[in-house]
Amino acid sequence: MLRVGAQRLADAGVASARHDAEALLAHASGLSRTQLLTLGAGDEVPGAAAYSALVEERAARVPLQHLTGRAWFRHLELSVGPGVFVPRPETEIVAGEAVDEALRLLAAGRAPTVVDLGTGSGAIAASVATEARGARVLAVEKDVDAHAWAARNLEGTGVELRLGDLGDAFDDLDGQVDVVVSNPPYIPPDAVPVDPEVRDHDPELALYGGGEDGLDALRAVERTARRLLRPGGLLVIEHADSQGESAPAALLATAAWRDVTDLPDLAHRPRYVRARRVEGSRR
Ligand SMILES: C[S@@+](CC[C@H](N)C(=O)[O-])C[C@H]1O[C@@H](n2cnc3c(N)ncnc32)[C@H](O)[C@@H]1O
Repeated sequence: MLRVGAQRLADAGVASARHDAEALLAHASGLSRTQLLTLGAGDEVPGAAAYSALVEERAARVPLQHLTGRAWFRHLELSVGPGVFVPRPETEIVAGEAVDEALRLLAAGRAPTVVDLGTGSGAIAASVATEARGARVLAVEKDVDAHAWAARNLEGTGVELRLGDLGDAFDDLDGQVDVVVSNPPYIPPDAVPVDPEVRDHDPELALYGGGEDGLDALRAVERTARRLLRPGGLLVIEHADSQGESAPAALLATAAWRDVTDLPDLAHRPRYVRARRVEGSRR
């Protein structure tokens, strides 16, 4: 059963065919993946018909996470589905920067304020709130559908979620924020993703950053962070692996930032820029 499903997915061009077949069978049967692997040849598996239907949907390149309704991010299991960006492993390291800074400030005796701009499923905000307890965490999302997913995932975390545009968000917090973190849309207009899972299922507002270089959203994040952060406050922004020079350059175009550093993901590709707010500069 697993072998047939995995072959069907491999034939449809799914790179992680065996993994996805196991995840779908676990989802359809209600059994754990360990239980599935220890089943004998003659053992009956519950949910066989549902599994076949899910394999067909996955073969049509519906994202695995939309079929199971779940995505894992750092220590969290999040609810996801149509209308929200599926959180990616490379963003875990970006969230980790915000968590580490919040923990550092907590250890120094301050309760930090952390803001997540364009929160999507709420992955980054939920990570900071659950891993750095005592921090005040706020998040904003413009898309109504994504906001609803975030509301679901952030329930009980204490995160203050708002519906709105990251460009003018949190004007009640100007100069009072310790960390601004964001994984904004950043794909340039001429770089339409090849994978149908991304191209056809992630919301457009989550993908395309605007401007010829795809960095308009990042520049909006930079302007908001400039307004929100206290002197010395930390800014962390994810970008595409092709933007390892242009993303830091967008920060260096103003006098507002020091210690501008571009950093790689676990696959050693340029992935995010980190900087600290300079004292006094409004530009
Ligand atoms: C690449 S997704 C990242 C979502 C989530 N932070 C994550 O890392 O999984 C970008 C998110 O920013 C939201 N977004 C795009 N433009 C926005 C804007 N102007 N104001 C607020 N949110 C915006 C999108 O709807 C989407 O949820």
